[in-house]
Amino acid sequence: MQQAHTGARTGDRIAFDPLVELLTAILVRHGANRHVAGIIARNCAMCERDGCTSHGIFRMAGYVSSLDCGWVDGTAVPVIEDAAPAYCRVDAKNGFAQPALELARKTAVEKARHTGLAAIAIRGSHHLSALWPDVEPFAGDGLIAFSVVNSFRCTVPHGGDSPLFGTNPVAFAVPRQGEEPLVFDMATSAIPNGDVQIAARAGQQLPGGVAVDANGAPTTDPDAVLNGGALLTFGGHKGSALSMMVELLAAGLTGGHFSHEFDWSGHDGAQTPHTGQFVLLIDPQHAGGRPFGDRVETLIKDMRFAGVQRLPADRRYRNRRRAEQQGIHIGVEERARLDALLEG
Ligand SMILES: NC(=O)C1=CN([C@@H]2O[C@H](COP(=O)(O)OP(=O)(O)OC[C@H]3O[C@@H](n4cnc5c(N)ncnc54)[C@H](OP(=O)(O)O)[C@@H]3O)[C@@H](O)[C@H]2O)C=CC1
Ligand SMILES: O=C(O)C1=NCCCC1
Repeated sequence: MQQAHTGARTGDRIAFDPLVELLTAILVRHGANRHVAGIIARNCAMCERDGCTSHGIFRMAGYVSSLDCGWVDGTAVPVIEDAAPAYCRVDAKNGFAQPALELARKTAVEKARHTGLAAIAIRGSHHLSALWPDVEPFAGDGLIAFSVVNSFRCTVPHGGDSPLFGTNPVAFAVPRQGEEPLVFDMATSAIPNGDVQIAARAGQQLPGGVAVDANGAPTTDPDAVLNGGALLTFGGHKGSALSMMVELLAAGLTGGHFSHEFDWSGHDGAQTPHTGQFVLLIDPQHAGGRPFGDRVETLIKDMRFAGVQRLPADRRYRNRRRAEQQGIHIGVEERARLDALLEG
């Protein structure tokens, strides 16, 4: 049945649109409406296409189990509160963050173009994905975009002895002249929790210096991290300060839960963090002085001159181009997991 649905061979390459269709069908099968399912499926397929495996189809099981146990509402209708000339508040109504952001996108872009700045503050939302899909399109529209989202308690603040913060990513995107936007997107923990799960599944060790076990001792064993251990922030106190900033903006400011505040108990299978997300947009047209676009290109040229070969997002764009030509590779086991989710 799935073969007919996607037109793809098992354990082979699949084109982007049929993959989105397959992922949409899975999410609809597990209670999301078509609108929500389509947004999450597209986001998930984009991650897989760009080689962000920790947040691609690997996450489908988490979306599905969170829907199945009633933890996240796949039919939620987010509400936008047009709060101020440069501010959009969005109540995601216990739904996924991405449909809430989609709802606010047009209003926020208009506000940013009009006032030079706009903030989107989403609360009551669930985000299980990478952040770059949220910011990259704004840069495609000529805006600078910054976003943060907090997650779930699994990272020890620097100087502390127990987990409190999430893995709390920060993403930043700027438009470029005649090129894809310049984007970075990174966890403020030394590695994302997704990488720990993938290492555990593959029977691989973690790098040193990124995690502690349940006793607070350094460990490279992913199972020890997932069973009572925790991650460290990157760069000691510096990553910890950024992670704290993420908690304050994504949850403190929006009205969402801090990573340590919500409780999954009573919802076996829940995997989506119930927190908040903050997005800041800047229209560089309002900046005056030398055109920002020229300054971006100057900096990149000077970085190249200084020997830099790889910019953030280069790897993703390379993967994207390859996937556009050759399709997206899905391994046999991964495909079997998707087929099971479609049937189960
Ligand atoms: N929703 C959530 O709560 C969470 C989501 N995440 C997601 O996990 C994903 C992975 O995070 P993380 O592992 O920290 O990201 P990485 O450390 O892999 O990469 C961070 C950034 O640095 C760039 N980069 C990596 N290596 C180089 C290099 N050698 N030279 C120049 N640039 C480089 C990457 O570009 P490129 O992409 O091209 O490699 C990327 O923009 C992110 O997308 C993040 O949003 C993480 C934590 C929580
Ligand atoms: O990889 C991570 O870390 C996370 N990703 C999705 C949300 C929870 C944390």
